[in-house]
Amino acid sequence: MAVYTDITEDDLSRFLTAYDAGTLLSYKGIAEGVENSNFLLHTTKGAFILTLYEKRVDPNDLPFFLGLMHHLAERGLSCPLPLPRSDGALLGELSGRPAAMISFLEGMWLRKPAAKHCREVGRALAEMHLAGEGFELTRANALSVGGWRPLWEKSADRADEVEAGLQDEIAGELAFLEANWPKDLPSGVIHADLFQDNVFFIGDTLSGLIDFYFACNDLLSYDVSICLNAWCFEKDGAFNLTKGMALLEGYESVRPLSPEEAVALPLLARGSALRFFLTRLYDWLTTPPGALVVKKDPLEYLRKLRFHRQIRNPAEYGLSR
Ligand SMILES: Nc1ncnc2c1ncn2[C@@H]1O[C@H](COP(=O)(O)OP(=O)(O)O)[C@@H](O)[C@H]1O
Ligand SMILES: N[C@@H](CCOP(=O)(O)O)C(=O)O
Repeated sequence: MAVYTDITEDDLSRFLTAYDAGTLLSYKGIAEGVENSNFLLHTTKGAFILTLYEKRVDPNDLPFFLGLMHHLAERGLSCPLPLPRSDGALLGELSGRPAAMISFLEGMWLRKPAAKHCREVGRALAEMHLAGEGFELTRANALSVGGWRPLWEKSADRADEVEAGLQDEIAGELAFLEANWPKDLPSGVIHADLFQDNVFFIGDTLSGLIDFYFACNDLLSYDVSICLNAWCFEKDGAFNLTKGMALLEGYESVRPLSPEEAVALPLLARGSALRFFLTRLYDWLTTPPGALVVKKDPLEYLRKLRFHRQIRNPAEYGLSR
């Protein structure tokens, strides 16, 4: 249950008067999600999502996130649309937090995706990358290689509580990635968090992408590596080559990877595994007992990081050439 900030019915009804969203019939906190407080609203005009933005979202970034969703939807991508307030603003305040009303997207996320779903995700990711061209705002990726050391330093002293030897292993990994991180690859607007719970399907048809709150400008192939990690490993930790092949084929059916991007994939996948390991490790060590959030296992991403260390050729991910 990711609800960090609760809301009262009176405050919510007052908040809704600034929108053309009808009057409140019911509302409830949404169990899923990690970063923000999300509520499902039913009003006389339908269903909506209310998001209260929490600690990891900088309010100054919200115009980028909300504007990007509008930009992508205008270019045909199926993603939520922020509702404008009567004064045209997309952002309000509720219970002391920045808050936005978002259109409700039909569909559900897949707990056990198959290769065919990975193919659709690859295609949708590439379509998002192309649709992001021309978006006038920019946002640096606070969680790319330049952000990993400050994040690591918040947890390093306690890392060995999670697994013995972790402090030395991650310090070495971080130094290697900082020294070898690719620079001159194609970049653009990336989602940066396209995990299974952020992609909706209706049956076997992909119905939309949500949760653009890590979106930023970075290497497009880095976003591909995030999806390889999020979609192509089985629960036992094994990499599923069939899923990798499908995801990459789906992506390349819309936007082929350059030879340089293909060669960089193992390094990018190590980096994106480290990124999610670091945020999960921090949350694992600092989320107070009883917090209404599901903590995600950092060791899942440590295992993925170790897997990518021994990859020498992108063909081992199923990339065909
Ligand atoms: N536009 C939407 N339409 C339908 N459900 C949504 C929408 N946005 C969020 N949700 C629901 O809320 C959950 C948490 O949203 P998400 O954006 O992933 O959380 P966070 O803001 O913490 O990143 C999602 O898993 C989904 O169930
Ligand atoms: N996807 C990240 C956590 C962020 O979750 P979100 O629900 O806020 O998008 C992970 O799995 O570590």
